Amino acid sequence: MKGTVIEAHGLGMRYGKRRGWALRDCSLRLSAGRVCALVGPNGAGKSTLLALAAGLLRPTEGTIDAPPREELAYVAQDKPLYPQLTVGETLRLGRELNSGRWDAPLAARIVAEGGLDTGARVRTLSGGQRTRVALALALAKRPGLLLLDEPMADLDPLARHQLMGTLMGDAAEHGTTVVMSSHILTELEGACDHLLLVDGGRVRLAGPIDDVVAAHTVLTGPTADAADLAPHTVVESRTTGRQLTTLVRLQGPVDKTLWQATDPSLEEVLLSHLRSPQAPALTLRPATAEAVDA
Ligand SMILES: Nc1ncnc2c1ncn2[C@@H]1O[C@H](COP(=O)(O)OP(=O)(O)OP(=O)(O)O)[C@@H](O)[C@H]1O
Repeated sequence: MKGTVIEAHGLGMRYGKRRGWALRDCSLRLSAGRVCALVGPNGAGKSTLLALAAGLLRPTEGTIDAPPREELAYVAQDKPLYPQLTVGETLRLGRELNSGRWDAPLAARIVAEGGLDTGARVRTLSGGQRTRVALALALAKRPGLLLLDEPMADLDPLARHQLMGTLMGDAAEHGTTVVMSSHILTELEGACDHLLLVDGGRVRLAGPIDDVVAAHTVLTGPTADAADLAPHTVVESRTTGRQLTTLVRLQGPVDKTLWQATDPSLEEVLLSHLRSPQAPALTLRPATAEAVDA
């Protein structure tokens, strides 16, 4: 896995024989140092994928290779901590469980920046304050891979901005690979360089964010000329009167006399794919940016 931190082939997970697939046919590769946004609607399979990468779940089928437990940190959606411990005791436990790699000044800084009293018991903290303690534990472990399941969901905007800054600065400085799920696209857009869109347990889009967005074009033109789009991969089309607006992956030149082409935003690309579950998936490999429409 040289240079590759997570690699999955045909990964599938079902939580019981009578249940449907939470994740299916999932193949992906994430290179070292990438900061990956994991997006998708509720129930898409994001938490399942993160728990599989963390080694907390065993796949029903396929394989996933990720670093061993001591080299990764996983902050689950519910941020489990020991409620009866104080913040100081929690950090001490972190140091004892991670001897040799624990960054005590970093943990202390993250906690202090939130104005937390180290003598306060975890059970008396607010949801956002617990998140801060959980992130302090995860970062101070100095993991090679950081798996974060909706880490910022219960933080106020200022705390979110400040902790994202700490997180991203620290990850860049240490070359940490990060996979972060979130429903807040604006939060991810500035911070992440890689995208994984999961929907219905399947990977819909994967690759460097800039390349994934650049692979798409918005075309606006006369509805009557829709047949002209046949060679291209149409993700979503909408008609307003006689005008058609469509998000496509171009497979060659377009007739510029008929179609006006503009660049979509990341949000437009994601929303179009979510509204069109039948649209072909796209995986872009970073080295070649070679498109593989599936
Ligand atoms: N412990 C479990 N037992 C049974 N089914 C589960 C379990 N955890 C998840 N599932 C099911 O697996 C599917 C994927 O759930 P998952 O939690 O991975 O989605 P998600 O993308 O993280 O959703 P959200 O954005 O709401 O957190 C859902 O259909 C869910 O009901």
